[in-house]
Amino acid sequence: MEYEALRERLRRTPALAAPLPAFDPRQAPPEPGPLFADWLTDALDDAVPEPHVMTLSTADAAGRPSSRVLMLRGFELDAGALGFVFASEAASRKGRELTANPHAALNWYWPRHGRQIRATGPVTALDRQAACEDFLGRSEPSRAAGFTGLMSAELPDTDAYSAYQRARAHAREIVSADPRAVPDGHTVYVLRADEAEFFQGDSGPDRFHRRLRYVREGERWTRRMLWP
Ligand SMILES: Cc1cc2nc3c(=O)[nH]c(=O)nc-3n(C[C@H](O)[C@H](O)[C@H](O)COP(=O)(O)O)c2cc1C
Repeated sequence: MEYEALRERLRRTPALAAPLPAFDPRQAPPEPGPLFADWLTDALDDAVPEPHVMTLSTADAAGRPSSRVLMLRGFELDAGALGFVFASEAASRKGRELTANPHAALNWYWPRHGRQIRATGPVTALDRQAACEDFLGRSEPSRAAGFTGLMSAELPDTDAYSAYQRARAHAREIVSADPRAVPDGHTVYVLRADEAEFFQGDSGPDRFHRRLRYVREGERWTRRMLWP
């Protein structure tokens, strides 16, 4: 009972409430890349908060899933392909899961536009040169963060905070002694979509949401609307 007021607030919190853009799937491009680029441009133009933050879902060898948010670092739209680039530590939970099961899903939700995009596909780790370019393009504090501890490993039970501070101080020394230093596990990944879906919410009384799914078959994309 103690949380009833909070549950009530939860039930009353609206979603897809704002005036939302129109989207006619019949006018959508034959491939998903240009539509992703259009929607991302709209999000940046309209100052949708952090549109480059996306949820990455991976699964371990037994199929048990896990999710976390990451930055979209770039995208590939060559020859009809649609690839999403992100960077992380290979020894992290997601890195280990991607080694065991190199298939993943990405998801974006841009509330101001009532838009959701999801993509699934195989994930490839790029070469060391890509990792170095990505890491060395970061600010010094961000590089020091990359050398602090080992992502997803447990901190010691006692004194966790000071262990963290010591590790950060050591990381700062590494980065200032060698500005070209790159952690061994820093890795750039690309998820090359074999499926991409675009959801446009409708805030009108009919809630006439639209879903358009693209599926890649060989070199071609097919697209179909889905019931919302
Ligand atoms: C806004 C935001 C952006 C993030 N961007 C990244 C990122 O680009 N790469 C990354 O490895 N972790 C990023 N993180 C941290 C991850 O969400 C996650 O905590 C970390 O990668 C460990 O995940 P794992 O244990 O599932 O491997 C970000 C977190 C937030 C809140």
